[in-house]
This record gives sequence, C-alpha cells and structure tokens, in this order.
Amino acid sequence: MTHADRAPFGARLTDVVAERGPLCVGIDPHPGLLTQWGLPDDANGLEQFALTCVDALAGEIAVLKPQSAFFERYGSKGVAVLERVIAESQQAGAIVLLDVKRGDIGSTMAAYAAAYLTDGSPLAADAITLSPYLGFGSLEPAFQAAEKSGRGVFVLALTSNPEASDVQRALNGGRSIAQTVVDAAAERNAGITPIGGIGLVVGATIGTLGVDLDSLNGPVLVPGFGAQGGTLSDIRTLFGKSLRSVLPTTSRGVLRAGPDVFALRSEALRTRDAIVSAAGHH
Ligand SMILES: O=C(O)c1cc(=O)[nH]c(=O)n1[C@@H]1O[C@H](COP(=O)(O)O)[C@@H](O)[C@H]1O
Repeated sequence: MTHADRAPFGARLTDVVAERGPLCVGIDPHPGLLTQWGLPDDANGLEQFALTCVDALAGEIAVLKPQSAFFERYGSKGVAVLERVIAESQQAGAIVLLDVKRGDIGSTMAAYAAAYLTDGSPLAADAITLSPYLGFGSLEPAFQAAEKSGRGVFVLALTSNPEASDVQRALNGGRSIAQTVVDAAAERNAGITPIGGIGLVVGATIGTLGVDLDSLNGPVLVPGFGAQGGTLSDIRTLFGKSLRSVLPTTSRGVLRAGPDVFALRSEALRTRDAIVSAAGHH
C-alpha cells in the first residue's frame, strides 16, 4: 500500500479499534522473558519470540507496539527481525506503532521521519512514539511526513515512570508542560474527523490527570497498566468521559502468558474484553 491509497491515521485507528477492540499489546522481548519462554538470549531467540507474538496477536489485536531497543540490542540481525515484525503484523491487519521515542532538531527529525514514516523505508510503521523535549515544534517534520502518508504519531505528555513529573508537571506561564503538549496537539488535530493523527501518551500510573484533554481530538495511548501497577479502574478514574479515545497498552502483562501461541492470544483477548467491560465500550 502506498500513501496515495492509505486513509488518514485517525480514521484507520478508529476503524481497527471498532473492529478489534481498544487494546495495544507491546512486543518487548526482555531477556528475562526470552528465558521464561525457553529461548536463548540471542537473535534467533528474539526472532522466535517476536514472530510468535505476531502469530498470536496480529490477526486479533488492534495495535501492536514493538519496542525498538529490545531489537536493536541484537544489532543488524535484531533490526532485520523488527522489519519482519512490522511487515507481517501489517499484513495480518494490525496497526503497528513502533516505539522509538524520537525527538531531535528539525533537520535530523526529517531523517527520522524518512526512516519511520515514509513509504519505501524498511522500518516504516503506521505510527511512532515521539519525545517533545526539544520543543513540540521540532517534531514538525514527523507530523508532516505522517499526515502525508496516512500515518500517526504519539507524543509523550505524562509518562508512566515515577521521575516524569519534575519535567512534565512543571509550570510554564501558569500551564503545565504537559498541558502545553496537549494544547499543541489539539491545535493540529482540530477539525479532523473522526479524530486527528497526533496522539498523546498518558500513563495509567500518574495518579491525577491534571490536564484538560477535552479538545485533543486525537488518540491517547495509555501504558503502565499491568506490570507497572496501573489498573483498569485507574484508567476509568483518570479519563472518565474522554475514555472513548483511550488506547490502553500492555507488554509484560500479556507476554508472560507465552510461549504457547494460544495462551498468549487468549490472555490478550481476555485483557481486551476486560477493557471493553470496564469502559462500557461498544
Ligand atoms: O511510549 C510508551 O510506549 C511508554 C510510555 C510510558 O510513559 N511508559 C511506558 O511504559 N511506555 C512503554 O510501554 C511499555 C510498557 O511495558 P509493560 O510495563 O511491560 O507493560 C514499554 O515498552 C515502555 O517503554
């Protein structure tokens, strides 16, 4: 598929979530998980792990989120596995959100956009994660490449780690940094139906939301439930009426059910069903 016939990301995400339910599963091949699955901590073990995840999940789960670092640590062989994970997951109908958390000066950002958000690149995914630490505006080349090709981005706003609040909750002219990220994303998503392609990342573990997401008009990726201690009830409390655009994501919480393909798939489906009933979705 080329950018000419790919629908905008917000529409594609909305459709796949309507069909498959609101869940993203992270493909995070931790060395400890490889061991638990009886696999060697090398590129062959990585390949078996990652392709088992694709086999179990890509035909059923709306979004898969491979975490790049766990592939990069095996060098070029690991990156080759990541390329297969992206291509084979897309073929099975999943949206692939490549978790790379990029952010750099504009001209270098253009090179990241060419690598991850442009047709013809072997690492092009449907969306990537971005860090706004160099300023939201520095991410512009990624926004443009994504918009042009029916792809999306998820910008870190309130991350799930305990160190996050020093920076993200700091005030800038009376608004928190996180709120400035929300507002800048909202401005770019305004008027797009059903939703815009600039998503945000807001952790399930953050305690209180403290930002106003009402005008975002974009998806919210919510990591941190499961292995990091966040619960579905935390998600419901945090997002209340904006719950419809929330996409919970979990990695270890599902991956620990492997290596059996059926056990892995049923744990993912069980998680998805729990989200659907907690949210009163669909
Ligand atoms: O962008 C992310 O995906 C992300 C943002 C965040 O605030 N917290 C967070 O945990 N993540 C990622 O989400 C995944 C969480 O994995 P588990 O804790 O195993 O569910 C990891 O790949 C993290 O890198």
